[in-house]
Amino acid sequence: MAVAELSPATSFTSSQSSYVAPSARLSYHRRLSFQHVPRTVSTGIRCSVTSDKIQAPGVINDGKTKQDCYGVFCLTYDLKAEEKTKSWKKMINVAVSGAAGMISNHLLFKLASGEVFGPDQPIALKLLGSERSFGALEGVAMELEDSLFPLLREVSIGIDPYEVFENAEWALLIGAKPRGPGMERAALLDINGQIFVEQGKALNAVASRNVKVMVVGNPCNTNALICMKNAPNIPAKNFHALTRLDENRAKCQLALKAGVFYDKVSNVTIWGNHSTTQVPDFLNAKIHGIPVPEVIRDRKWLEEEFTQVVQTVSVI
Ligand SMILES: NC(=O)C1=CN([C@@H]2O[C@H](COP(=O)(O)OP(=O)(O)OC[C@H]3O[C@@H](n4cnc5c(N)ncnc54)[C@H](O)[C@@H]3O)[C@@H](O)[C@H]2O)C=CC1
Ligand SMILES: O=C([O-])CC(=O)C(=O)O
Repeated sequence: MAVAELSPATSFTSSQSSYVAPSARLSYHRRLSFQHVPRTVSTGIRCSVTSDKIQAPGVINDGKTKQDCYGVFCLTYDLKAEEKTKSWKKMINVAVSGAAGMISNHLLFKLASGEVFGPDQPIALKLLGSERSFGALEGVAMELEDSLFPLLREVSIGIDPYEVFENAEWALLIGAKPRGPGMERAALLDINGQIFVEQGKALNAVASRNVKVMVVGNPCNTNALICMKNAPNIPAKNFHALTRLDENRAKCQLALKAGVFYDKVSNVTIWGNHSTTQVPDFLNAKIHGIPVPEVIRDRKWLEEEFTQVVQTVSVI
């Protein structure tokens, strides 16, 4: 197996590379894809270099051991470099589930670039995948390695939430099955609810006591509640569901109807669940600072079509 764990005394000089040749990477990938990964066994990847490729100890080594890291991220960041960038904050641990999926494919690179937590916030990414997506997850870790983001200090990957969520200060829970054609989000409850029972328990057991949890996997409000109920040691106020999508959709519909750009629409609230039972609030919404019912005089459209479109848009 093309996995090597660096001993604490082993490190690289900055001019040495931990990359395997593309052909070696591909065959490694293939082996991983066909390899059976038992759920109960740790699948954290330690390093992408084979032991015979490890070079002599480099100049930088603070004596720390890093477990379950990926590739170049097995090597310890030189803390002396912080002296040059004193404004950088203390590193935070950010766990992301569904890390090999569509949403993460965009989000992870925003996280690593500093767009989410700020240009002075170093981060460690702890990526949770499913057994099925594990080969793709390794590909994601390779892409992150290739990108050399200055703020990205550690990457680890795995399929066991009890390992991946350890000491997580943020948990962005995206991993779940998405809707198929014609499906409502509620139909995913049976399939996805169980994921959030398990992940809530794992967060409760191993994450930072003040971990902030953002649930994206649908039905996200219900899943956030399930997760929260299974994590009694974490403050309830730390659990959130991502429903900004509905607010944005409501703003777009009001903007289109009024013939204005969406930046002129404000004060939009969505009541209820991220589902067809939600109530997009046009009564308190404003366009150019004026209450929407005074700008859009078509009450029937507001009460019927607008609400229905926001509730069901993208159900195909
Ligand atoms: N709240 C919101 O505004 C939105 C929510 N969603 C929801 O987000 C979820 C993810 O969407 P996509 O990234 O497009 O789907 P995707 O299918 O591309 O990716 C989901 C990934 O999660 C993985 N996964 C499944 N079960 C897992 C588990 N137990 N632990 C860790 N990983 C697991 C899958 O293997 C897959 O790689 C879906 O539930 C979707 O409905 C999507 C868009 C907006
Ligand atoms: O359901 C999904 O996959 C994404 C979502 O939340 C929506 O489109 O409303």
